[in-house]
Amino acid sequence: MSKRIDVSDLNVYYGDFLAVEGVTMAVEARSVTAFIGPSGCGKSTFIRTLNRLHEVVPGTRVEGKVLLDGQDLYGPAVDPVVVRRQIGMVFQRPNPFPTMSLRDNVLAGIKLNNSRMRKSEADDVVERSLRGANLWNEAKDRLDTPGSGLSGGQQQRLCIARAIAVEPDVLLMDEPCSALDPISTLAIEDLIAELKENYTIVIVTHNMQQAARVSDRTAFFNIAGTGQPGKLIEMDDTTKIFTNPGEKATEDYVSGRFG
Ligand SMILES: Nc1ncnc2c1ncn2[C@@H]1O[C@H](COP(=O)(O)OP(=O)(O)OP(=O)(O)O)[C@@H](O)[C@H]1O
Repeated sequence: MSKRIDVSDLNVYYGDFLAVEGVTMAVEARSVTAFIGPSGCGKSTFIRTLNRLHEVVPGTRVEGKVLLDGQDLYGPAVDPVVVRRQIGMVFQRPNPFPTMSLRDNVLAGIKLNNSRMRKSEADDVVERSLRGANLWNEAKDRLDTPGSGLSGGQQQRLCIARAIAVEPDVLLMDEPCSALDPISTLAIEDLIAELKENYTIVIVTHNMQQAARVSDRTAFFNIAGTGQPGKLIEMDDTTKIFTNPGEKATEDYVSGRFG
């Protein structure tokens, strides 16, 4: 079940340092939204606030609101672990559990969530998730071999399979292709296009072509200087951002004049 995200006036702090200031945006369900912007503008920090993953760093806090289909993710009764189940994340470096089998990697999130399931049910989840991540054909004959035995691109697809196994509403991807070769990158991009039918996807990327290829909407973040907070400069349809952005800073960035 794909859901929308509405962020209003979000500030993110590391201790006293205001890293991201005043972000308001809507992320539509069943769409791909790309976050772009120069290094240090707060893309990773901000994307982590969408599933409260920033909270694993002590001293972080947010002001403002993040709603998932209207539900306040920062409400007093909300368990961040449940939020992370609803909103999954894939990271820059593929991070499968290296000694765990492919099968157990896919099931890891489900086991963490304490769901008990029959073997046949687990087999179904493994197959559905690996098919969903376009890894089934390569993985089906080696489900009991360790995750570390896969190539980098396969490991990243395994991580995507692990993320979708718990049937999240949203999938966050923080530079998911930056450690991958061009062929594996294209495989992940194709996969993102397929996953969009069922999930809301947010992807941080430094690769302009990738943002243009995979996303429906693009959000450009910028930073005025070291020690300043990152800000959302503009968000619009990807074609508009890349052909006729509203702000000069966006145009300079997407045309490679800085950043
Ligand atoms: N754990 C942390 N503690 C303190 N400050 C941090 C921490 N992580 C990031 N920051 C700071 O927050 C700001 C935003 O960093 P962030 O990594 O979110 O930017 P980014 O746009 O994702 O950069 P990049 O494109 O280089 O990955 C930077 O000034 C960074 O130094």
